[in-house]
Amino acid sequence: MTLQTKELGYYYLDGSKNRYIFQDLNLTFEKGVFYSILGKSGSGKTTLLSLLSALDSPKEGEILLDGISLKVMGLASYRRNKIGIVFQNFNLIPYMTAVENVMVVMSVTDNQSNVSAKEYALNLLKSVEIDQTTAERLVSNLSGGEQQRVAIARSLATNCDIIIADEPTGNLDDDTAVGVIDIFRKLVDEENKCVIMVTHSQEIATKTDIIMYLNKGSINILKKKEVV
Ligand SMILES: Nc1ncnc2c1ncn2[C@@H]1O[C@H](COP(=O)(O)OP(=O)(O)OP(=O)(O)O)[C@@H](O)[C@H]1O
Repeated sequence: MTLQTKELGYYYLDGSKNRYIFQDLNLTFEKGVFYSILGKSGSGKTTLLSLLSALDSPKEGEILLDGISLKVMGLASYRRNKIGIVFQNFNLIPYMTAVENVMVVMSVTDNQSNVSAKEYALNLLKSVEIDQTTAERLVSNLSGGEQQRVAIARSLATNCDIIIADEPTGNLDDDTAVGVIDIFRKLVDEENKCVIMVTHSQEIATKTDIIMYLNKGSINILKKKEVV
């Protein structure tokens, strides 16, 4: 799996002028690598993630998954089958249990499994250290760290290679944040996932393999791991 941006550009209309957030970004994301995106407030981190998650379309250039443009693949199909998204505010459905939250995504993805949807969801929850008793509780009664782990399990329901996370530890205390990052680390190292995470924390970024600094429309890349 290779996700690439080709001469990616995005601007917002500012009065009658286009105000560029970034231009000519050529980035590559691979399986088995944990990426963090850092940058000052307003540098365009969320804009970049919204393009990578096909919640918005590029103004210039394109995004390719294994050489196929997302436009050709279809943005909805890409979102439903190729990526999982984790948000800062968890965005779980509060009146449903943890396992039901995961099953909701399973009902719209093309991911087929031999076991029942519930069993599949429980296994995903177990992989993020949510046991069955906790899985049967309403998510509104779970702690922030537990809710974010449920959200990660939900992002895995599509059986995707890519997890896109926007400030996933932003609402968590330091210890809980480390627990969530450890889960991403395990998914990268043991399950060969690609995690692309925006964070404000330099310290959290040091736990990732490749740090991308977004600054004034361009990106500086710091590799901590040789990527083949
Ligand atoms: N819908 C919009 N219309 C016009 N300008 C926008 C819009 N959305 C974002 N912007 C501007 O684009 C720039 C980049 O925003 P973005 O949210 O991507 O930054 P960010 O790096 O994620 O910031 P933060 O760390 O504060 O979340 C900001 O200057 C923002 O004000």
